[in-house]
Amino acid sequence: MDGQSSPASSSARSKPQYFYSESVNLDTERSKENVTVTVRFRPLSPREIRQGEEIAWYADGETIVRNEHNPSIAYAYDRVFGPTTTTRHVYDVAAQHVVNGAMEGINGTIFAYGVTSSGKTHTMHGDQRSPGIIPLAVKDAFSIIQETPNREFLLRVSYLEIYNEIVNDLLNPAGQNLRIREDAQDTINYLQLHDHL
Ligand SMILES: Nc1ncnc2c1ncn2[C@@H]1O[C@H](COP(=O)(O)OP(=O)(O)OP(=O)(O)O)[C@@H](O)[C@H]1O
Repeated sequence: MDGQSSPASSSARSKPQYFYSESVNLDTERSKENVTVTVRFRPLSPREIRQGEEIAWYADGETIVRNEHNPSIAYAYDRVFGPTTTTRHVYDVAAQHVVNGAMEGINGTIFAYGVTSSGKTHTMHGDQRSPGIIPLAVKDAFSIIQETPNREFLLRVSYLEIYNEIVNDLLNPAGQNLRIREDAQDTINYLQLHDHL
């Protein structure tokens, strides 16, 4: 996720996932990828409009981010959502299949990345009017459990904050500054927070 003033691809630190080229069939290439990168633009806030901020990057179609001032500078992603897209739509297109996969036993991660105020909380948490990816995923997980009475499910939930390299458990006030260790028994080496388990 990212704000329109600073798409992930424009930062000097994070290289673009794919540089757009008319001659390459990116759809075919991307379908083989296990990791997909999606960009969501948020609209300018009223304060940004008052301050005369301008949009520097925009969504050109469903996969391209293009520079407003120099349209020949463009980056391609797996999916790009413009500022009028709803969180529900972002979820349906970019996240729901990960939830469905997880319910079938395929590990998956959905995470939001972006500069401050780019819309991570809005997208992941949301509010009553526009629930985010997390509540939508939990709702789907419970629906799938309900629709599959012949299988037993174990659902575990952690809610963690990583801030300035410090990991805190948001569900357990005692679980602050947790250490992260690798679980050697897990073949895919997932990171587990042992301190509170
Ligand atoms: N798609 C959107 N449509 C409308 N408003 C949005 C959208 N995305 C974000 N906003 C608004 O922009 C502001 C900043 O968004 P948000 O708090 O989600 O950013 P953040 O990335 O979580 O920031 P931080 O890293 O500082 O916590 C909020 O007021 C939020 O309501």
